[in-house]
Amino acid sequence: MDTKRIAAERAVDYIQNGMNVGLGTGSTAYWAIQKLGSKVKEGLRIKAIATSVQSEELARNLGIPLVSFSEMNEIDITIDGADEVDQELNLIKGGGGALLREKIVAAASKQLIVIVDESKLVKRLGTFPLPVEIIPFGHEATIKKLSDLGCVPRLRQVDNETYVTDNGNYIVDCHFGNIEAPQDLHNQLNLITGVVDNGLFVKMTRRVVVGYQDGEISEFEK
Ligand SMILES: O=C[C@H](O)[C@H](O)[C@H](O)COP(=O)(O)O
Repeated sequence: MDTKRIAAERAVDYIQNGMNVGLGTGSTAYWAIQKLGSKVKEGLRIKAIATSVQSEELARNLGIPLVSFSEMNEIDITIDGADEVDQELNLIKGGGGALLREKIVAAASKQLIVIVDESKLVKRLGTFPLPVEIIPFGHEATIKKLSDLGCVPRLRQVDNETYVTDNGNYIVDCHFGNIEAPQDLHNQLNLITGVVDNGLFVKMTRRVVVGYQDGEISEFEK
């Protein structure tokens, strides 16, 4: 059973004619963008804004009309994946490195709908290392400040190269273990000079759509 796909396709049912839609990033958001592409071909009229270069290219190839922030007032619904979802619908995001654009788009949206398979549901956030986007200049000093907050930080590498985000920054994956107070940690991280933003999405999610192995789908709302 493609648990990511069933959750993604269910979430697309919330998209209506005339909406401005935020397109998430990752292997789950991929299915939502595919489904939106089919619906656009069938006549659905939407305008979309993407959270990564990767999602933008996918949407363009599928014929989904893309706009920039200057061309729209507000985003009606953003559909995006997550790496962890807790019982308050707080999230860890950024496993694919897109957290900053994802947070900008989510913050500009009336509703954030998160799509996950059941493996992403957790009691408490923090088993998944928290991605933190930092400025390359002086990154060694910024990483030291991150470790002072009690985590084990790792500068993200891909194919033996330092990973660079769509915004030209680095990602540090911070292993905190249990995150007891997501809002406090979020605030502490973003106070560090050199940190651009972090993958904690606190009180931003309206609805989570979960796909299960047995083909069931459940939805949680805030
Ligand atoms: O940076 C990537 C995003 O936050 C993704 O939405 C997140 O990592 C989940 O990705 P996936 O749906 O591939 O598990």
